[in-house]
Amino acid sequence: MRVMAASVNFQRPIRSGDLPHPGLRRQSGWLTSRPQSAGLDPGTGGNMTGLNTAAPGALQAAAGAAPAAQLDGVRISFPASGPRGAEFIAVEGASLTVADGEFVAIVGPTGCGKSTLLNATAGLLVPSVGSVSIFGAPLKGLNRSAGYLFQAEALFPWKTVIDNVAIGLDVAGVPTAQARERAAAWLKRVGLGAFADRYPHMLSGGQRKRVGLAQVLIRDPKILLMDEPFGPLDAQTRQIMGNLLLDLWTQDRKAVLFVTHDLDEAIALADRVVIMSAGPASRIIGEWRIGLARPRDIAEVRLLPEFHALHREIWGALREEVVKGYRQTEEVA
Ligand SMILES: Nc1ncnc2c1ncn2[C@@H]1O[C@H](COP(=O)(O)OP(=O)(O)OP(=O)(O)O)[C@@H](O)[C@H]1O
Repeated sequence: MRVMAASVNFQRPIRSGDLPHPGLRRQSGWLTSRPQSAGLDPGTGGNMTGLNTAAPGALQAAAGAAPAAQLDGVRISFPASGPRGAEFIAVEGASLTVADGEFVAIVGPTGCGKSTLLNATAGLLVPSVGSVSIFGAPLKGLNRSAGYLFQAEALFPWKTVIDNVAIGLDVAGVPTAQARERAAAWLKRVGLGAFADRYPHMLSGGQRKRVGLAQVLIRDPKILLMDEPFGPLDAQTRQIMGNLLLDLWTQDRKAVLFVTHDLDEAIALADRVVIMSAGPASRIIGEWRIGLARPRDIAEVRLLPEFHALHREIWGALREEVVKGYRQTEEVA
């Protein structure tokens, strides 16, 4: 994997001697207020070089802790569809590490294998070559440490909002009263305290996404796997959901692997952005550390010159792959 060289010093290989990122401190309170100007992290001295403080991966490496997820030289292939068709290699030689508490976004052209990598991390797909480890242990079967949030909703239409959130605890054998109490608390955390007794069809798309988040997070997964979770939402609701996600993440500090085709969203949310080449046999072709100050406001952070510089640089590496990806889709169609 190529770690991109830094022309504006936004990114460089993470070194174990790096200092902690001040933005990684835990925040107190819920739905924390954000600075009016989401500039560089004040703890970095507010200059360009300040962006190079450590990602959690560096801290973890220094401490010798196992990463939350580690993919090493992974190949994922699918069987041929016709009798004479060749096996289709979706992802080849992909290596990726997500440190505990780190927010990593994967961006790439359509059909390049982003979901495939996420599914391998979830244990839903098994690599034919390479390995997947979760907190240092080889992944066998489903990744029980992970919570998975898909683009499609996974709410039961016949259950109330609170029952939808409580269901993961019910299944785990938590007594009903306790499960409902915790579900009510989670609904408050996602700003839906007053909606407990509604049914999913009585909510907006954004509200249903909030329920989905609560449904996953109530089980306290150590790793959050998110596959274009806000894809179907309008731009404003996406921003609100992005901010909610960051607020929740700041509180509980899960490892997050977030798949998106939206580079803006990836930069606004993540500690690190990883990009993939167009498929087939897609590879990870670069990664950027995102040292923008936290807490971040998804809308405001996009106005920063530092954001634009990062965007320009990453897009410069991604553009050609995106064009290739679309061309391939057209050829198949
Ligand atoms: N079950 C399957 N059988 C055969 N091919 C598959 C299967 N699942 C995915 N693929 C192929 O693997 C490649 C990667 O798919 P994947 O869904 O991971 O891409 P993606 O980057 O997430 O796409 P998008 O951004 O469009 O959601 C695609 O070419 C897809 O057609």
